[in-house]
Amino acid sequence: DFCLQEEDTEAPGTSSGHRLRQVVPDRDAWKEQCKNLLNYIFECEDSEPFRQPVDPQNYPDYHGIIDTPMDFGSVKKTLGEDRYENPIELCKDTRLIFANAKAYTPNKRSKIYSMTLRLSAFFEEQIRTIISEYKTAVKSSDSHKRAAVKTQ
Ligand SMILES: O=C(Nc1ccc(F)cc1F)N1CCN(C(=O)c2ccco2)CC1
Repeated sequence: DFCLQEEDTEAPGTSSGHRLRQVVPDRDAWKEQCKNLLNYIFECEDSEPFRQPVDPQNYPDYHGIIDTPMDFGSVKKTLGEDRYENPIELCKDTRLIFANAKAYTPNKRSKIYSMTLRLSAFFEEQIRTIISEYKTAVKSSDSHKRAAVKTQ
């Protein structure tokens, strides 16, 4: 239990000598981690067709086939505006990008669709840890809250 994570009122390294630096699970760490992941994805050439919404002028049938368009620019904007409560919500929107490409592609060997396969593999590898650490942080902050209530 992280009962030691109580904010120590004294400055660290006070007269009582060295204070142990506790590693405290940070339930907001996922935001920066996802921002960094999205920035990396934006650097990948594979993300180029998925950085902005599809222009119906170029693909007139797109919005007839795809009910909920999604792109990395929109995900980045939603994150930046603090409109995701947790990384699971961001993961759902990102998976929608890949699902839409799979639904729209005329065949599984299309160039644009094949770009999502590499991107998706990389994204899933990275988001797994972000979500796992987030769930751990939430659990420990909940248990910490329960502990605090008991003492009242
Ligand atoms: O037009 C875009 N993106 C885009 C958006 C804004 C731009 F300025 C430039 C773009 F290239 N597409 C991505 C989604 N898309 C497919 O998933 C797909 C699967 C198979 C064949 O296409 C259709 C094409």
